[in-house]
Amino acid sequence: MGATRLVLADMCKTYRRAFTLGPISLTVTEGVTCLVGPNGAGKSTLFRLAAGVDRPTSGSVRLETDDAGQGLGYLPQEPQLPGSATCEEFLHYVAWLQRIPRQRRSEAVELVLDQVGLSDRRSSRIRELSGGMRRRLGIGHALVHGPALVLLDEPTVGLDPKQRIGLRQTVGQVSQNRIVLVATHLVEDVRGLADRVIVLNEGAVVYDGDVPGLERLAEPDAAGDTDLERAIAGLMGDSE
Ligand SMILES: Nc1ncnc2c1ncn2[C@@H]1O[C@H](COP(=O)(O)OP(=O)(O)OP(=O)(O)O)[C@@H](O)[C@H]1O
Repeated sequence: MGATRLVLADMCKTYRRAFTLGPISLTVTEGVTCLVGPNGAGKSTLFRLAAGVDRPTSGSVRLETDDAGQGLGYLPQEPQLPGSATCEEFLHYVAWLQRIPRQRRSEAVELVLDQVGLSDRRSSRIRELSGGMRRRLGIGHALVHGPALVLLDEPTVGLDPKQRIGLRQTVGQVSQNRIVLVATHLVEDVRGLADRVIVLNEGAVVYDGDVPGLERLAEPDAAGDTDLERAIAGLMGDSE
């Protein structure tokens, strides 16, 4: 897979003058970028724009990739998975939905089962899986067609600490050679996952950089358990 970039150029999205996201100009490259911000900051709006299901009011959003037809993968916050299907059956069905030719479907399913660490659970019914495995299968669902851009909405919510660690490892592995955008409220996800962090507050980008750079913004005597938490809370201003 070649170099992929998501390019936002002077992009604005306004909802009936009540809320404006932007203007934002930035380029997201391969790896994991975490999108952090309080409720209403504009994370879902940015996801919709990145996915192309919504259009900016002004400026542009472009996915540039060398690979034709790679498209998009999306893990919603509450993925609906058919409990009585096995992992393998479900992924085969997704591969069919994604119009992967019949002769390539088994190979695509094998690859994804391996990527999300479910090869040995291929014959398990989905309702028998743990919450963490189900979430990994949800990521698998987003990956079957080999998308250049993957959007994960709160992927670790509701998981126990061990499951969260497993899921972060999976996300890290699948982010090679593609852009993974993760919307999250969880500071631990940012530390464990992010190559890059974009903090949004009231529709504006208030930080864009790496985790150590964000930690350095922490006010030593501010409330919070870690520098990362103090830094993010500090960027939220009075809105929290
Ligand atoms: N279709 C819409 N029409 C009008 N306003 C909208 C629409 N979608 C979102 N908004 C408003 O835009 C703002 C940003 O919403 P958005 O859902 O992007 O925030 P968020 O950061 O994803 O929040 P959360 O963490 O709660 O999901 C909110 O004030 C919301 O009410």
